[in-house]
Amino acid sequence: MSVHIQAQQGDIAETVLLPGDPLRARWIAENFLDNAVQYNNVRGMYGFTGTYKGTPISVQGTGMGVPSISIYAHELINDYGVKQLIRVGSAGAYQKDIKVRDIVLAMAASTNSNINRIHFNQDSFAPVADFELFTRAVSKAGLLDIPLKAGNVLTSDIFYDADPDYYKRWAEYGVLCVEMEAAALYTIAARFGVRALAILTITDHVVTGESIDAVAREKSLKNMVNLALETAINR
Ligand SMILES: O=P(O)(O)O[C@H]1O[C@H](CO)[C@@H](O)[C@H]1O
Ligand SMILES: O=c1cc[nH]c(=O)[nH]1
Repeated sequence: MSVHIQAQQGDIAETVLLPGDPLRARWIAENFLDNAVQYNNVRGMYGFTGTYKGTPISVQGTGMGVPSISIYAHELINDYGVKQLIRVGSAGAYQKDIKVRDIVLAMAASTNSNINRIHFNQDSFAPVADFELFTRAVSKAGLLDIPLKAGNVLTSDIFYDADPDYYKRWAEYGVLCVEMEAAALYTIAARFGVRALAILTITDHVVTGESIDAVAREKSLKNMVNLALETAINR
C-alpha cells in the first residue's frame, strides 16, 4: 500500500487511465473493462483493474489540479510499476473552431502552475506527450473514425478566473483548450522515464459559454475512452 492508494503489488496494471473524476473512473470500469475489481477507495479516489480485449488495464481517479494528479502519478509509477499513463479528462475550448464534445490530444501542455518553476530553479520545462503514445492515438482515431484536434493545451491552476479575458493571450498563441493536470502528468512521466498522454473531451466553451452538465461529464465521454483503450493495447 502507498500513502494514497490501498493496493497490493500486482493489483495495478502497467497501463492506467486517469480521469480527474473518481466517478468517471467507476463508470469506465463498469462499462468498458471486463472483470473489473476495485483496488482503491482511499479518500474516495476510486481505482479499478480489469481487462480490455484481454489486456490488463487499470483506471484511477486523480482528483483535480496539479498537486492531486502529481501524487497519484508519482505513487502509480514508483510504488506500483506503472509504465503508461493516459489521462482521460474534460477541457474548456479556447478556439472558435473547436466544438463541445470534440476530442483534443495534448501534444504539449503549457502551464501557469509554479511547480515546474520551483523544480527547475525558475527555468521553463516544456512538458510534452510521449511520441509513441501520441502517434498510436492518432492512428487509432483514424481507424475508429474519431475526428481529432491536437496541439498545445493550457494546464491551469485556476478554474474560475477573475479575468474573463485571461484566455485570450493563450488563444492568440494557438493553445487549443484549458484543463488542470496534463503538464504535471507529462513532467512526472519524463522524470521517471515512462509514457504519458492526455486525451481530452471539450465539455465547456470558454469563448461561446456553451457547456455540458455534470452527469454527461461523468458518463458520456465514450469516444475518448474507446480511443484511450485502443491506444493503450496497441493491437
Ligand atoms: O474532467 P477532469 O478529468 O477532472 O478534468 C477537468 O475537469 C476538472 C475541472 O472541472 C479539472 O480536473 C480539469 O482538468
Ligand atoms: O479545466 C477545465 C475543465 C473543463 N472545462 C474548463 O473550462 N476548464
